[in-house]
Amino acid sequence: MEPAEVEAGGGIAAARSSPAAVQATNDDAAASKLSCVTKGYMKDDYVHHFVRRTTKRAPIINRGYYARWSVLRKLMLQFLNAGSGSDDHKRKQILSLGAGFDTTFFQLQDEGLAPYLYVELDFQEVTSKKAAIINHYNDMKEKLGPDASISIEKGEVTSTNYKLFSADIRDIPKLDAVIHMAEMDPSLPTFIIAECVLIYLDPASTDAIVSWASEKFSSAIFFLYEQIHPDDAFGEQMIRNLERAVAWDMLKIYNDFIDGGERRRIELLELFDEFEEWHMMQEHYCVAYGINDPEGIFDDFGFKE
Ligand SMILES: C[S@@+](CC[C@H](N)C(=O)[O-])C[C@H]1O[C@@H](n2cnc3c(N)ncnc32)[C@H](O)[C@@H]1O
Repeated sequence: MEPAEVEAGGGIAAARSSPAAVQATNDDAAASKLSCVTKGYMKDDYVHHFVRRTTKRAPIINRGYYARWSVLRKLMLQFLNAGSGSDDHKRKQILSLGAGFDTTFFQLQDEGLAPYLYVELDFQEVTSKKAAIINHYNDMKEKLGPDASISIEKGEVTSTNYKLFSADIRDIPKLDAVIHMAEMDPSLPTFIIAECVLIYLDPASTDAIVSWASEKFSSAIFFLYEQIHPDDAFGEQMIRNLERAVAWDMLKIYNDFIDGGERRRIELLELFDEFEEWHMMQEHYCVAYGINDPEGIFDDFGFKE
């Protein structure tokens, strides 16, 4: 989430207390991703379906979004490729909490990299809109295969490899029930994504979600991308929680983890000279991950300089 996204919802504090404002941050995320795609930062053949009015973001915002997209993709591909066989991604699953209008599943499907199961959860207002859009556009619908069923009213999509359900992720019994309904297998390696979501929850809910995930999935990676506000209650709790995990700020990730060749390519797309602002902004976002790995399949996973 970059500043424009926060502003769209009237700020994080406002968004925390208003579901409509939280959901508005999702519209803004999709618009920012489309701005990057249009400029050639990254490829996403589906995000334009989710944006009504194309907006151009400032170069610094585009670069921030690119970095966010790129780090998630790189770590997700590490997860999908982990293990010994070439088909290892097929025996894995992904769970996206507060997935919004993210289109990663459809991209992975195009690339032949989709896992055995990809499950997305969000508020019903969001999943209903997403279900309607998937239902409307054939290029998305056909990726689901012949057994797909879509309910716009319930905000549900069920297909062999992709499932979308509505859930308030703060409601742990519901969360548990919904992953059961989605037929997730808790014994399979699982990548759990919380991208710009936990900041809208209170620290107790975040704690409960992280504990639930760690108990539920024996072999799992919990990926988190978030704004760092070290001084508020959420920030303090998050920093405490992260003591047992790996966390890098986005400036370090951009400089030391994102592929050098790609970095050089995107830096030529739009030039800017607000380097101080860029550095400050990137230092206020982080990626953290925690790993459950009893079988040692994720030995090679993670940040490497
Ligand atoms: C800023 S958007 C991010 C969307 C997506 N993860 C991405 O990065 O593009 C935050 C999303 O979290 C969802 N969300 C926030 N609180 C939630 C909750 N308690 N339960 C389910 N979804 C929630 C919002 O509806 C919204 O779609």
